[in-house]
Amino acid sequence: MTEETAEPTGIGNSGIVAIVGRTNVGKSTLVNHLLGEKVSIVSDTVQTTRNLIRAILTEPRGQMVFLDTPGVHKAQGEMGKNLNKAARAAVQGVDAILLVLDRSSKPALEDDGWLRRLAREEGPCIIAFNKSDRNFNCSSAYKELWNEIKLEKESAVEPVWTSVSALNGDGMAGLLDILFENIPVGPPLFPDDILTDYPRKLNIADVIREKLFHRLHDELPHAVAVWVEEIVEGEKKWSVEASIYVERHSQKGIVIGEKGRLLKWVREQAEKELYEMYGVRFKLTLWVKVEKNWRKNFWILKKLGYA
Ligand SMILES: Nc1nc2c(ncn2[C@@H]2O[C@H](COP(=O)(O)OP(=O)(O)OP(=O)(O)O)[C@@H](O)[C@H]2O)c(=O)[nH]1
Repeated sequence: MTEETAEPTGIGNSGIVAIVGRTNVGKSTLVNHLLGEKVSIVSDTVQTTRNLIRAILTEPRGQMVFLDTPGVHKAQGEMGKNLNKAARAAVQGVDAILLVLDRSSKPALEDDGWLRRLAREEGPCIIAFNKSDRNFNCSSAYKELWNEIKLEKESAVEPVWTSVSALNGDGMAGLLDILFENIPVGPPLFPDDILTDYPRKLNIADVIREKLFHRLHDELPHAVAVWVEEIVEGEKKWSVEASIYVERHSQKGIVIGEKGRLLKWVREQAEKELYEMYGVRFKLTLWVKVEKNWRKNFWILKKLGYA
């Protein structure tokens, strides 16, 4: 076949979808489920996702680029404000917005804020009630709230509503169909074999941070940041040096744990997961460093990608 007669290939529906919503509603779990792989970190701690993550799903019918945004949360200090700004900015210029709501809990102020934002949108909006596997169902309270906002804002937009469980997969295939129907026809934006353009250093740091979050309780996770200093890619093993920042000496002791047990657990779990992700063995060296008030330090926030 000559170039002139070749059928155009790779044209399907292609577009960018911003996944937004209050913290802890399950946005990252949803992206990971749609992609079938772990792209975004998940935990019970609010604002686990600290950077904007692009996850790319390529199928014969097209390509969807998801922006997994940090959950909008009552701003907590400099970092919280930056995360909220990043989430709100993410919806500009996208092809569709997917608002995730937690069906099992009543509408909160942040949900009200997102519904108001959607009422101003002209493009396609999809609302997914997540956690449909739970018994408690508050979907009618959200719909009532939407109807009030719609009247007040004189909005003409009517979102597509659907229910899913990102945890057990219920309704997820239907959600994907809705999303593909709502993005424009066009060529793929990324090569078809990549899953994320998220930098490797940030991804490795996120895996370490996720393991730490599993073991730290209360407010401490917010005081912890991980930065990968160096990756040496050997043939059989990748050696990674990473710093774990805390704000106080007492927190350093907690992160290290009795006889170094907590840090050892984090290292072993992260090495295991990174092996599964990259198909190569990892040797992690973790340094816990006290950096007073790093959450207010612009340069550190910038280095971590939060500013
Ligand atoms: N029962 C149930 N739990 C879920 C579901 N989806 C997510 N979760 C849980 O909800 C918690 C928060 O999930 P995440 O995916 O981290 O939430 P997020 O919205 O990305 O949170 P942020 O990163 O803080 O914005 C985790 O404990 C998940 O396992 C679901 O469909 N059903």
